[in-house]
Amino acid sequence: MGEAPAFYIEELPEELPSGITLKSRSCEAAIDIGGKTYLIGGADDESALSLGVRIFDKSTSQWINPTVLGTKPKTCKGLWAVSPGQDRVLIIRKGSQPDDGIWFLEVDTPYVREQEKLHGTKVVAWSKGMRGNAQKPIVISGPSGVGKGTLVNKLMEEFPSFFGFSVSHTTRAPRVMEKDGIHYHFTEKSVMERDIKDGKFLEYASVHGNLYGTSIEAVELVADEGKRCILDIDVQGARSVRASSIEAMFIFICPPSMEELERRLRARGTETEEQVLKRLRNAKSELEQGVSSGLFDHILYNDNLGDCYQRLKKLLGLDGNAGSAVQSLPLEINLPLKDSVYVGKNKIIICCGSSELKESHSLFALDVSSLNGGAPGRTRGLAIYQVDPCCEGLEVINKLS
Ligand SMILES: Nc1ncnc2c1ncn2[C@@H]1O[C@H](COP(=O)(O)OP(=O)(O)OP(=O)(O)O)[C@@H](O)[C@H]1O
Ligand SMILES: Nc1nc2c(ncn2[C@@H]2O[C@H](COP(=O)(O)O)[C@@H](O)[C@H]2O)c(=O)[nH]1
Repeated sequence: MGEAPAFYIEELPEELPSGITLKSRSCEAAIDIGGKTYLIGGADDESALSLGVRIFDKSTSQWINPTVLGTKPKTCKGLWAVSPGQDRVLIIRKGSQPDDGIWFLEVDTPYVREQEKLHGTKVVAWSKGMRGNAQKPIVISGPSGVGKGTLVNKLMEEFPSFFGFSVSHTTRAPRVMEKDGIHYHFTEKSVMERDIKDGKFLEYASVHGNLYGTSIEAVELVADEGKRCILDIDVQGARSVRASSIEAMFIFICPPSMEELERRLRARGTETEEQVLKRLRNAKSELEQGVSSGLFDHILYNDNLGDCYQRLKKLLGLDGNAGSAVQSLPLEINLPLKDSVYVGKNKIIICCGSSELKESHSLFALDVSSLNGGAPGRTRGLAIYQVDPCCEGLEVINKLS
């Protein structure tokens, strides 16, 4: 068996391959990819709360301060960096919470290249590594007052551990019983417009005179909990989600008649007369688009609420006993200071406790063969498992080397 390569990136080397000298800090990692050295963790600003990124271009001997996109990981006591490919760096944060330990810095993915064209600068983008895959979100649309919220609430009440609601942003004023962060993120127009420009929204639309939008984070947060995400959005928003890279199930809710829609909207008593009339006017074109555009996978008539709810459950495969909780297993890696990392094609083996494989106390394998998603959301599909250092671990290393 050949010696597997070990990467000790805890301490910066005094001299990088390019000949430049760097100040060594225990919370920095340096890694070479495609003629560039990425220095991660060493923010120029000492008070920075998140990990910084600087790049040394070896061909020009120039430092680059890249545009950094995505949610940045918080600073930590130390970090490890390995490169499972030429397009991204995998970072393991020392001493982090179990669900916050593994991050990816994309340096040359299609998303990064597209953003470089938009920004006209070198771009890198963070995403958090998550175990397993997200379930297909459910997009529910329909005219105002048709009963979308009522149906979604019933579903969430009956299956609280199975579904999670994507909390939208809106510039409209809260209704009496509505709470910020639960029903909506109530937002200033200027703030929302800036966030849209910064690419934080999966979709957005002007609906009945206000701005509404689904942030990428809102959908990712639900998936992080191991739940299936439900989006209650208008038809324009549904169209945008359909055009995105996200695969979802699209359901349109229809009223039994325009008269009944008006009765429900008025009976709800949440809108002024002027707003009711505006919503009813918009309902006509929404119904036309919803029923005839082929945008939706399923159309449900909400005549009798109980019957419609049963049909919705059937569509979602919930008419049996499917509503059990989805367990998201805790990740229990907390690396001690002097670990070693063995990098194979699709697996990264991390020995905790000792750099000597045979003496190590705990051995983890990260399987990166099925990664999906990525910046500016999450990188999903990461598999993490503990292996027995005496037998299975050695077998894995054998295959790698
Ligand atoms: N099948 C039904 N029969 C009678 N009333 C209903 C039915 N479904 C919902 N309602 C009532 O209609 C009103 C509007 O429902 P709901 O607020 O769920 O609509 P919505 O589609 O979410 O509207 P919006 O898009 O404006 O948020 C509520 O008062 C609700 O109780
Ligand atoms: N495109 C989006 N539409 C959204 C979003 N959140 C809600 N909505 C839709 O707006 C109307 C009005 O909602 P209301 O709470 O003011 O009655 C309704 O049709 C919702 O489905 C969103 O994030 N994006």
